[in-house]
Amino acid sequence: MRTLDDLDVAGRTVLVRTDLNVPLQDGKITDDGRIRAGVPTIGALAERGAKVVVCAHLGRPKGEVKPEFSLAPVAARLGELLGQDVTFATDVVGDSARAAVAGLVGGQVALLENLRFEPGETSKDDAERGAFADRLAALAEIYVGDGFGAVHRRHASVYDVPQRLPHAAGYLIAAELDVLRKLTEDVARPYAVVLGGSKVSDKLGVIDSLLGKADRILVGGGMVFTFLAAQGHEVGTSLLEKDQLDTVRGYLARAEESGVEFVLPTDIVAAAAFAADAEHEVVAADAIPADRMGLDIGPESGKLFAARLADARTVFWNGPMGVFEMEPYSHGTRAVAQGLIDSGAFTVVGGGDSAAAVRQLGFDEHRFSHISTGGGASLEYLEGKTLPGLIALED
Ligand SMILES: Nc1ncnc2c1ncn2[C@@H]1O[C@H](COP(=O)(O)OP(=O)(O)OP(=O)(O)O)[C@@H](O)[C@H]1O
Ligand SMILES: O=C(O)[C@H](O)COP(=O)(O)O
Repeated sequence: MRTLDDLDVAGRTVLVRTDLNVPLQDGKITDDGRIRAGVPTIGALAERGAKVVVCAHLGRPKGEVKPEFSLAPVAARLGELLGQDVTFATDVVGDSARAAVAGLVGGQVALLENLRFEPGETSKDDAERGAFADRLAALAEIYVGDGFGAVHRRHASVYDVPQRLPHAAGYLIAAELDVLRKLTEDVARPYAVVLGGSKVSDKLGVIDSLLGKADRILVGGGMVFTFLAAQGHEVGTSLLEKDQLDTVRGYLARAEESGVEFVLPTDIVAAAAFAADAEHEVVAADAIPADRMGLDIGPESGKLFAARLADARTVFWNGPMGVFEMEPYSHGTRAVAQGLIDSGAFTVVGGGDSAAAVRQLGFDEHRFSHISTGGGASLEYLEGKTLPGLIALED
């Protein structure tokens, strides 16, 4: 894989795919970690005289223009971090984008509107995706892939565009791979993996391969309810992947056969609604009332998880233990973050919201060995899967 140091970029138009998928609340960025992580590559290209065209996605607007998913606030923050104006194009490959690119001189930066406003970006149809990739590639002469958090997506800007332009990997991708590679080689054991978050259908499958790699799998967050339901328990109105119950039963059985320890919460914070001020209480994990939703692991589980991390030598964590954005449901995530720190293990926290959670809950990032911008991307890398965004960057 070439890196951007191998490219001659002065005066040339360089399209950079970055992962700027940051959490927003009421239009305000609540954690700018992913923007900061993109700055070294964007800044270096600008410094070397490239006309830098940044592209990225935000959320899942599903091919429609939805103002609440606009990258406009991100353009402003990117400009502050770079210390220079960032021209914002109000479309992806239309008149505004073409004008923004045409107006750049060497050293200047533009950001295109959310790639996922275009149906071609995420289309499963190769021809539709390819047609959009043609239009995106036409904006630039060179492509730099730096959106590590999205390399597991076979999307036009990640997979198809680099096949149409001379390309290289940015500094973030190189740095992430340097650390994550260590988790695929000689891991110090016990190796514990903590899974949570809300992208349950996306991420349950990772357990299949983790059963052959990890010594312990701790499950919290929205992922836990499919496990509790698989064990025959009521989960109320909590997140549930009904069609995965048999798969999960299979995981539990295989874990028992192979000596991998599954750690599931013993208590849950169950709320009357998805709201910070909703009535809520701690209930036993096998006694969630039918009209309640589980929004955090309970205090006993927080202690249990920390105890099962205490003697680990390697820990990978993706997915908050609860809806940490709301204070009453943030305690499980806090307990696990503290558990990682206290373990003294080699600790990697991966994922947009997971990284945001540790920062927002006041933890010093430096107390973890690595904070990765990739959640699903890191998991798929650890699974040993072929990642479209990495394959496409190979020569
Ligand atoms: N019990 C729960 N019910 C509903 N949502 C939950 C629950 N527990 C955690 N969450 C939510 O999960 C979200 C994060 O999940 P997600 O899988 O996106 O993690 P991530 O670290 O951002 O990884 P990635 O980078 O792959 O997106 C948070 O916004 C949090 O509120
Ligand atoms: O948040 C992430 O993990 C990346 O930005 C990818 O987002 P996605 O899961 O919506 O593809």
